[in-house]
Amino acid sequence: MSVNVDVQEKLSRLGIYNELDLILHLPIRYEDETHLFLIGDAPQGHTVQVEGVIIHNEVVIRPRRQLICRIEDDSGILVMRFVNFYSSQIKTYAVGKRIRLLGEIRNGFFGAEMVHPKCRIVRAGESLAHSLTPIYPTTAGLTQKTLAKIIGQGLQDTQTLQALIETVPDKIIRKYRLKGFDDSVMCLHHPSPEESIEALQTRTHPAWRRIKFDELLAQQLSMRVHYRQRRSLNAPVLEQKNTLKDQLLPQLGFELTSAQIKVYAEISRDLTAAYPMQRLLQGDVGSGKTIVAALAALQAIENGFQAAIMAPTEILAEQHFMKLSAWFEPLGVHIVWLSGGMRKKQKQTEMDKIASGVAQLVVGTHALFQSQVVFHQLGLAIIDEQHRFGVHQRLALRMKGTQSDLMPHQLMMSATPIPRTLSMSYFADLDVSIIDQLPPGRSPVITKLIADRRRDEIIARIHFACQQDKQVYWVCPLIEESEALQLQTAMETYQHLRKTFPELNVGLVHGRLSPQEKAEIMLLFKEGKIQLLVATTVIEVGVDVPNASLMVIENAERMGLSQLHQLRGRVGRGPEASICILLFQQPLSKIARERLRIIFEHTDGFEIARQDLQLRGPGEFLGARQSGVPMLRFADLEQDGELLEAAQDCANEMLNNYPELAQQHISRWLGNKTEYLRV
Ligand SMILES: Nc1ncnc2c1ncn2[C@@H]1O[C@H](COP(=O)(O)OP(=O)(O)OP(=O)(O)O)[C@@H](O)[C@H]1O
Repeated sequence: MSVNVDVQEKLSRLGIYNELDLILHLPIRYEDETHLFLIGDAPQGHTVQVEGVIIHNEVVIRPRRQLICRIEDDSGILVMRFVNFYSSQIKTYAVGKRIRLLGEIRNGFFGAEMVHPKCRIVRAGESLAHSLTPIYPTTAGLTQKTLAKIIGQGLQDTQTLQALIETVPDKIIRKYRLKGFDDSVMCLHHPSPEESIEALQTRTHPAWRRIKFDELLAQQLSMRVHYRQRRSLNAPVLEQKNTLKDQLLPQLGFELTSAQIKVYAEISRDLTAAYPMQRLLQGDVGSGKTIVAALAALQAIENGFQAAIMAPTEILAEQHFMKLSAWFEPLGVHIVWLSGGMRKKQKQTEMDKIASGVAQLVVGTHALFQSQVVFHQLGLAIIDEQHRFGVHQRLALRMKGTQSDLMPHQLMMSATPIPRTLSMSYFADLDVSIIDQLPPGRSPVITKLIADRRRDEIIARIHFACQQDKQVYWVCPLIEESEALQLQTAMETYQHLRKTFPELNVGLVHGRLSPQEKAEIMLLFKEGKIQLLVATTVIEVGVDVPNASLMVIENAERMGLSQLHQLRGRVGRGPEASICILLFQQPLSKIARERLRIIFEHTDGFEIARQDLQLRGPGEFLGARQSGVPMLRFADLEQDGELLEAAQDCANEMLNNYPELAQQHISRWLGNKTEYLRV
C-alpha cells in the first residue's frame, strides 16, 4: 500500500496491514443518494436525503456561534445548523437557493433539524444523482473520504486484483449458487445504482451472501484443521474397565438419566483413543454434569492415571471436592484439594502427593495450573465453566501431562448452554455432548417479577417458607463498579434480615470470606442449620442445596440473562416446588425490561441462551475463547444459520478434495491470525 506512515498507523488500528485487508474492509452501510424524502415524511433517527428552498438564514452568537437556516418544501420545514460558522460564508446559503441535505433528522431545540448535514446547492433543472455511497468503519483522524480513496486505489491495483482469485471450487459455487468472489467485492465497494439498497443495507444481497459464506468457510476450515491436527498428538489410552464405576453407581441413590448415560458413553469412548479428547459437555443448570465428570475421572484413575478438576471459584471447587470425596472415598480413591488460599506448608504437602502420584484426583481452582504444580501422570483434565478460564490457562493445564510425553484428555463443562449456531462456529474444533434432560422429579421453578417497593410482601413470604422448614437464598445486587459497595449492601441486608427474623438462623456468604469460612457457611446451609442465606453473586455457579426452594434476587434488572438463569438454577433442585422472586427497581431500561421478560417466560437454558445471543451478540458466551478463535466480522449467526451449515459441509469437502484451495482460503481470510491453530 503506497500510503505514508501516519496513515499506515491509522489503517493498522482498523486491522488493515496489507492490500487484501484493505479490500476486505467492507462498508458498514450505504448512503442512499437516489431517494428524496419529503421533509414532512422523513423518518427521524435515520440518515435521509431531503431537498427544499432556503427561506431564512442567520448566524447567531449565543449560546454558540452557529448558522441557522430554515429549509422548506411542500410538506414542511426543517432547520439546518452548522456550529462554529463564519458570517462571511453565509452568502453560500442565501435565501431563495435550493439546497439538498443528507443527514439524520432529530428533534432539537428548533424543532426537526439536521446538524452538520452533507449538503450542496442544487442548480436549476438538475436531476437526482444516482449513486449509493459506501460508508466504511473508520478511526479518529481518518476521514471517510481519505479511506474511500485509499480503498478505491487498492481496487485498481493489478496486484490486488490478482489476489482476488477464486478459492472456492466451481462445484461448490454452483451447488450453493454463489456470486463470484471478485464481483462480490467490487459490488460491495462500488454498488451500481440499480442494486437494491435494502438488500445491501440488510446484508442479504448476493454479494454479501458470498462474503459471509467465505468468512464462515474460513472459520470452519481453520477449526477443522485444528481438529484434525489433534489426531497426530499422543494421549493415554484409558480403557473402559468399569470396576470403580460399577462400585460407585449403586451408592448414588439415584439412577442416571438416559441423557447422562448417552454423554458418558461418548466421553468414555473418546478416552480409549490414543489422541487427546477435547470435548465440551453442556447441560442446563442442575442437569447433573458432576456425576458424568466423576465417571470420566474414574476411567482415568482405574487405568493408573491421575485426573484433575478445575473450577473457577473456591465455592464451586470446594463443593466438587465435598461431593466427589463422598463418592470416591468409599472406593479407596485418594482425593486432594488445592487452592490459592491454602497455607504454604499444607499446599506443599498436597503438591508432593500430586507429584508422587499418591493423589489420584485433584480438585481445585486456578492454583492447579501454576508452574510449581507437577503431576505424576495426568490423564484427564476436567475444566468446569470453561468460558471463565483463558485459553492460556486451559493450555497450561493440558501441558501438565507432558512429563510422560502424553497429553491429557480434556473435558470442558459449561452450564451456560451455548446456542447451536454458536457451538457450530466458534466451538467447531471441539466435540460437543449435551445433557438435554433434567433428573426426574424436579418441578419447574416459578418466577415472579416484583417491583422493589413491594418488598414487605416478600418478607412475609420468607417467614412463611421458613416456618415450613424450607430454606431461602437472598441474593444481593451485583455492583460492578465496587466490590466494597456490594459487600456493604450485603452486610446491611444481612443485619436487616436478622433483625426482622430474630427467630431464624440467618447466614451471610460473600467473596471476601476465606475459603474455609465460605465452606463452613455453605455446609451449615446444606445441613439446614442456616435457614436464610444472604449471598452475593458468589453462589452463581454450581452451588447445590436441594432443600432450598425460595430465592430472592435483588436488583435483578442489573444482571445479565445467563447470570439470572444460573442464580435461579440454585433452587428447584429438589422435589419441592420452588419460587424465584426477581426484585427490580423502576424505571427499567429497554434492555432490562427485555431480559426480565425472557427470564420470566422461559426456564429452558438453551432458549434463554438463544435469546441472549440475539440481545447481546456472541461475546458473553465466548469469554476468553475470543482471544484465540477467528472472530466473525460479517456473518451473523442468527441470520446466517443456513450459510453456516453450507460452510460446514464445504469445509469437509474442501479439506478432503481441494486441500490447496482450502489453504489459500484460510490464509486469505485469516492470514497470520491463526496462532490458535498451532496450539
Ligand atoms: N440422574 C439423577 N437423578 C437424580 N438426581 C441427580 C441425577 N443426577 C444428578 N443428580 C443430582 O442433581 C443435582 C444437580 O447435579 P449437579 O450438581 O451435577 O448439576 P450440574 O449439572 O453441575 O448443575 P449446575 O451447573 O447448576 O452446577 C445434584 O444434587 C445431583 O446429585
